[in-house]
Amino acid sequence: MVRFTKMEGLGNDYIFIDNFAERLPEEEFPVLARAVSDRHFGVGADGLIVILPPTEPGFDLRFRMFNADGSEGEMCGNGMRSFARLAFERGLVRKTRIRVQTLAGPVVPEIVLDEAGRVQGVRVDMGPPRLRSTEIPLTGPERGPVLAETVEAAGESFTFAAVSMGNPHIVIFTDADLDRIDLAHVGPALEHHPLFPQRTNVHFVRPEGPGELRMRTWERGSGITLACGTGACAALVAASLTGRSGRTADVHLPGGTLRVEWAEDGHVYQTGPANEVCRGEFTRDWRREAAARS
Ligand SMILES: N[C@H](CCC[C@H](N)C(=O)O)C(=O)O
Repeated sequence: MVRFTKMEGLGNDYIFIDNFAERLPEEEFPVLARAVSDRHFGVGADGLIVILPPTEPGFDLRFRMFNADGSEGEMCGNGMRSFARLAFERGLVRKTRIRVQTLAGPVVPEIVLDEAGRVQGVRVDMGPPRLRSTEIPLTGPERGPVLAETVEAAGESFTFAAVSMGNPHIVIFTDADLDRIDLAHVGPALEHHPLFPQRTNVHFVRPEGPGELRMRTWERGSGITLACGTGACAALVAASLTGRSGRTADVHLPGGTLRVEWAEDGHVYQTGPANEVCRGEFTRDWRREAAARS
């Protein structure tokens, strides 16, 4: 039995495990992520996020995130807002500015409280974007920033910008109606394209003014999601570098709107909601079932 809390940020929903309490061996997380994320045979979510003690000095907590297919993502922007709110409200930290150790490097969420001391939202310092081809990563000669490269996939040609927020993103700008894009078809073809040796998250973005972007996402390892925080940060950076937006924008995703700014300190900040959905106990015999499948 594993105790969990389900949280969502702009409809990007994750199952959270407090590993201070559950003390699960870390090698079990990919199998558990697949089991709990399944929307019919599990709890249902875009993935699993684990709250852990840091392994390096100077951090309050460590963050690990696993997609619905069990693959590990280096960072998760919507998930980090939920992570911070949960850690604060459960007393795992007693401050509103939290230094978190992640595979993408240090990330610093700040809880925003209202005058009654209730959590209004979370503003996250996501660190700097990475723009060299080797940092995304992309195959081929070291180059960058990659702002308008073309790739053939699903019988079509796509021109993309590539930005890493510690995890890989391609941003495809379009004036088309985003709802008419066959994401379920083109998404996986791009995610698994050999140009992306670590696969990639895929975003179609329609600029709607100097401070307005609209986007839809196919996530590496999770498929279509209602929002992608790191993706929204990547989209803002790409839009700013290509003159399609300023350095601050409201990014409109199917699950809601995220405020993103690429500040003068070179870091990207995203601000938005994070909400608890439910708490429960995962009682399925997931270890035996996984062993039987292998
Ligand atoms: N939903 C997450 C992104 C997860 C990215 C993950 N799919 C990956 O493998 O990088 C976010 O809000 O940033």
